[in-house]
Amino acid sequence: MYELNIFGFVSSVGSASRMSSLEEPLGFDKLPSMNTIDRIQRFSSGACRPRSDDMGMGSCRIDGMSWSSSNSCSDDYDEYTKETFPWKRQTMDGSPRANTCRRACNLDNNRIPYGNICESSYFPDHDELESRGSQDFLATNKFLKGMPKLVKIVEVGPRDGLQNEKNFVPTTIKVELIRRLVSCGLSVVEATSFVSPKWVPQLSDAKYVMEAVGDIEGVRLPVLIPNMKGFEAAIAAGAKEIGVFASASEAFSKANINCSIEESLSRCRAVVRGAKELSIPVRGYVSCAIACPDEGPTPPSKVAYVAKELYEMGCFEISIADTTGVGTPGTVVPMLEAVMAVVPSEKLAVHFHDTYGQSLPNILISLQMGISTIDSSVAGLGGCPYAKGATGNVATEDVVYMLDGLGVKTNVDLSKLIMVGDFITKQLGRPSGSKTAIVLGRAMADASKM
Ligand SMILES: CC(C)(COP(=O)([O-])OP(=O)([O-])OC[C@H]1O[C@@H](n2cnc3c(N)ncnc32)[C@H](O)[C@@H]1OP(=O)([O-])[O-])[C@@H](O)C(=O)NCCC(=O)NCCSC(=O)C[C@@](C)(O)CC(=O)[O-]
Repeated sequence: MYELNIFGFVSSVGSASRMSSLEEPLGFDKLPSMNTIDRIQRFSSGACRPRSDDMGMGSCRIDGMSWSSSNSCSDDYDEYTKETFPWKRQTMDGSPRANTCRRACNLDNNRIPYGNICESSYFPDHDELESRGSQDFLATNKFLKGMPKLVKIVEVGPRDGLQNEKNFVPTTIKVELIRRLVSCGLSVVEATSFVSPKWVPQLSDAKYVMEAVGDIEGVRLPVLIPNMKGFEAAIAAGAKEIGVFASASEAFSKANINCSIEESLSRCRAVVRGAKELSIPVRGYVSCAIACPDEGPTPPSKVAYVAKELYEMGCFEISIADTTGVGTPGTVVPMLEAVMAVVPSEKLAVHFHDTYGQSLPNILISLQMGISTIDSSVAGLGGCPYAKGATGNVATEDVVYMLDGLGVKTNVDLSKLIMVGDFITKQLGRPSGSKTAIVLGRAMADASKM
């Protein structure tokens, strides 16, 4: 069955009601009876990566039954994994953590807890993944060849995540959120924006936020600005890096910043000139890279044009944003191909909103195309006040979980990140938008009671 979606495009409906048959192979029916170790082992991406002693991709034993993240136990599948994941047959890894996992996976009815499950040792460790040959895996696997080994995550929660919140979030909470995000190992945290307080009242305390985070070292805290007025205010408040934004859609440009695309590009040019004089790095965003709420699909050539303009005026990195979150790999690939023809992939970032749950496949395909910078927001917070119906950004926890599972480095501590998501969602009085945080957060809470 199909109906017109919020952006006027045709989409299928009704699949949610047919979920139960899809849930079964994943074993969600067993979840309430599983203990914490089972759940952590079952749902942490590192634990379910292929292991040398696995019989199939990510096999684990639970309640005397084996299960597989592949949803298949067939011989055909085993043959496939042998060919596709040759390193899974390597010599058994004897590291203490691997042994812990194996024991926890094979305990059957005789389980005991191993230490504090809230320790990050229960989450994938990149050194361990590397020692298992995951880097070789990325380099040689026919589907993953060309994937970056290290991904930079640009956390946009304090800015994009909060800008659409109706109730004012106290400045102290915003500052605490930034501090906690930094403590997770994130190297870039977009802190706030210096825009008109009439347009985005939530971030009207930008000056105070920046003053309060001025002592944080070893991390980049860029701020978003739309014009010279914002630039001057940001510099006065101590900003050391900025972001400018333009849209690939005329209608969205008008709605978001009250000017045409060309006018916005000339405002960006003025800001970049001012920033160069102060040696301030400038990032550029291109909004509505897939579609506009009013205009519908955006031609890839238009996205490429705006990206090229931002790059040529001196932006060190261009973040390509699916503002409405309607993209799928089917639309993202041609759009990125057009952009990559004019801006080198190493200068690009992708910024997906998760309106249709397509962010992770879109990120995966972007990585496969050679992009290694991903924007995301803790707990999947976010949305643009001027893109009605669009939901939050892809959740940082889900991105880190996927990358951990692939053996791609992020240097982000997933367990700490889940706790930060818990902190901010409690402040906002809403559940997390991250599936990873919901599952692992619940397991961590259970474990802390043990
Ligand atoms: C661009 C404007 C200012 C034009 O707004 P305007 O009303 O056309 O501009 P104006 O020059 O007439 O100014 C109106 C008032 O705002 C003041 N003003 C003017 N500029 C500033 C400033 N920088 N900081 C503080 N105040 C400012 C200015 O002084 C004046 O105050 P008044 O005299 O009426 O008291 C406005 O449209 C605006 O602030 N828009 C920002 C909207 C916004 O923040 N949207 C969300 C961010 S973009 C986004 O989310 C997309 C992205 C990046 O995340 C990627 C994606 O997902 O697509």
